Amino acid sequence: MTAPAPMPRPEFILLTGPLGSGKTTLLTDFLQSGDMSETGVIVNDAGEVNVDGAVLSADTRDLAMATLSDGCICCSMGNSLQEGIDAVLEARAVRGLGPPRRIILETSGLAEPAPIVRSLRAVRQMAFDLRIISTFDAGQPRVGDDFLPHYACQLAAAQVVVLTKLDVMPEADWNPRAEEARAFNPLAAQILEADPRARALAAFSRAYAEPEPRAAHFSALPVGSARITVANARWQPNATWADISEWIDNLTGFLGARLLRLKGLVQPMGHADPVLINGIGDAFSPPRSVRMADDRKLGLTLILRDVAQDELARWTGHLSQPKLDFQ
Ligand SMILES: Nc1nc2c(ncn2[C@@H]2O[C@H](COP(=O)(O)OP(=O)(O)OP(=O)(O)O)[C@@H](O)[C@H]2O)c(=O)[nH]1
Repeated sequence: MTAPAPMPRPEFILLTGPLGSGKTTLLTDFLQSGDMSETGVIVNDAGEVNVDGAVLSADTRDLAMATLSDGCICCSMGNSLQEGIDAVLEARAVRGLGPPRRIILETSGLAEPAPIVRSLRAVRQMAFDLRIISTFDAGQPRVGDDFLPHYACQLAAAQVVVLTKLDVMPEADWNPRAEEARAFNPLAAQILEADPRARALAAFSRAYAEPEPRAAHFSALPVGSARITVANARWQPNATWADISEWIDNLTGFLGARLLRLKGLVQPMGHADPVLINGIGDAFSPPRSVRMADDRKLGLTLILRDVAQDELARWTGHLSQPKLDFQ
C-alpha cells in the first residue's frame, strides 16, 4: 500500500489591491462558492466588509472570521495580525474545529504587502504557505501617477492578479488592460474571467500556490508606466553566493521602497541546484534550493519604481555585478 500524500501546509492568502478594485466582491464570491468549513477570514477594517451582514452572515455557520479595526494593518505597530489569527483559531476551537486549511486576509486598499509579510513570519502557531492575490480594476482608466505607488507595490507583490469588472467592458479591451497589469508584474499569473464564481474559484485555487521559478522569462513589454522598470539580472557562472547575496543586500539598501519585487533563480558556483530568491519589497523569504525538472532560465527579475536605468547602471558599475537587461 502506498503511503498517503502528506497534507499540504495551510495557506495564508493575502488579498490586496487598490481601493474599490473588487477585493470584497471577489472574496464574497469565493465564500459563496461552496463549503467554507476549511476557511478562516480576517478583514482589516470592519467597515470594509460590505459583504458583511447579508452575505457573510448568511453563510457564516462554518466561517471563522475576525475583523481588525485598528487602522491599516501594514501601518499599525504591534501584533494585530497575530491577534487576528488567534481570533480565527479561537472561533474554530469553540466549534471543535482545528486550524483551517486557509486563512484569507483582506487588507485595506492602502495597505502595502511587505510589512504584512514580515509580521506573518513572526506568527507563533504555525507555518503557512503564503500567497498574495491582487485585484486590478480593468474598468478604470490607466493607472495615474497619484495612485501608482500603491498600485505598484500591491501588484508587484502578487502571485496572482485578478482583473475585475471585465463583465462591463468589451472583450476586445481585456488584453490591453491585461498588458497594463503585466507591466507592473510580469511574474504573476493573471485571471481574465468575467463569470464571478469561476473567477473566484480560479483566484483562490492552489494552482498558483507554488512559487513559480520562472525568472528571466518574458518578452518585451509594449505598455507600462514610465515609472515602473522591469529588469533581469544574470550572473556569470563563476559568481559565488557571497557575490550574489552581497549584490542583493546592497541593492535593497540602495533602492529602499523603490524595490517592489525581486524574484528568480540563481546558481552560485559550487551549488548543484539553483537557489530561489523571493523578495516582496524588503521582506525576503529564506533562499532555498530548487531541483529543476526542466532547464528554466536563470536570473532575477527586478520590478522597480522610479529608478532610471542609468541610475542603476551607475550604481552597479563598481560592484561585482550581474548583467542587467531592461524591459
Ligand atoms: N460590474 C462589476 N462590478 C464590480 C466587480 N467587482 C467589484 N465591483 C463593484 O465595484 C465596487 C467596489 O467593489 P469592492 O468589492 O467593494 O472593492 P474593494 O476593493 O473591496 O473596495 P475597498 O475595500 O473600498 O478597497 C462595488 O460597487 C462592486 O459591486 C466586477 O467584477 N464587476
